[in-house]
Amino acid sequence: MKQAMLIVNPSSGKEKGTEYAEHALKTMNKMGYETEIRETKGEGDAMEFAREACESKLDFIAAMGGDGTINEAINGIAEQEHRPLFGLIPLGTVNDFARALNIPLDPEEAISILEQQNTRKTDVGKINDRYFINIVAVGALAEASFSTPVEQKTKLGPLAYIIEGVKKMKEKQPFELRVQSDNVVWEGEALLMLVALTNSVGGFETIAPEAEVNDGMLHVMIIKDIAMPQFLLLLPKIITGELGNSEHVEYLKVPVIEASSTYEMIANVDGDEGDKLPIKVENLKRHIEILVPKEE
Ligand SMILES: Nc1ncnc2c1ncn2[C@@H]1O[C@H](COP(=O)(O)OP(=O)(O)OP(=O)(O)O)[C@@H](O)[C@H]1O
Repeated sequence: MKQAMLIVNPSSGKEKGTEYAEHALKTMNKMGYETEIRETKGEGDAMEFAREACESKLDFIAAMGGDGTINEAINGIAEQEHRPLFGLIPLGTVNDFARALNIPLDPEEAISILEQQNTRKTDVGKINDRYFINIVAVGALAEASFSTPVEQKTKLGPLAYIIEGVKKMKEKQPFELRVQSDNVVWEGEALLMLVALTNSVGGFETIAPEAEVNDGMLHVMIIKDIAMPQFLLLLPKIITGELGNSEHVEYLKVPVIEASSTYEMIANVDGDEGDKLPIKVENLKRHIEILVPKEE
């Protein structure tokens, strides 16, 4: 019999993880997997469980939780030689990765997608020695989301990050930035750098509309140091998908970048605090096979 692990963060989303987990477990059994269920208790558990599942050469890993849990599971899988088929059931507030893969945000519907057994090889990002699935952001707007209160995130969802960020950006904080990729170098004062792997960032599916989950590319957008009114005028372009076309934005589509600054900048990696600059960011093309909905 095929072997699987179901990783569940019981605290994710609206705390209904355990209820949905029973449904997922039944579905996975129906799909022919003998399934072990593992509940996380805190940080690092989802990564550890996923790593164990790879080492035991299981056939399938499903993770149920918010982007934090999914990200941890991917981190556990990405560096392994044996990388099982992966499935995700979103329970978070933003669920960027599920959005990018067209996985329904309703957990029951996401569980039924697993049953379609339709797979897609998907890119995984690497920043220094950890992995990410969505975005690396550098700048005051990006650092602001570290301090977004959890209650606010739960109430407002994706909007919370933007609101917190814009509040902070009233005190404009440009930084000196150097970005290099092969023979391209960009150097200057920037307000924000976004390195997107997929098209869904902070709940908006239009930041990098061109980005595909399997294109092997980083979509790098550097917002230059501009006056606050100009910056505010850029925000609607996030919604309309035109951010990359603005004269105030440098848009690079490359597989690898190295970024450094003379300022002390901390990268925001999939919404959480990551490494300080300098960073090397790369796209590992079609690195993990994931269950996704059938295209209509
Ligand atoms: N049993 C648990 N109780 C409390 N916290 C937990 C538990 N298991 C894991 N965690 C913590 O949950 C965090 C990940 O949460 P996750 O992002 O999956 O959900 P969320 O916060 O509801 O979603 P989102 O990030 O979309 O808002 C990790 O930091 C981890 O430490």
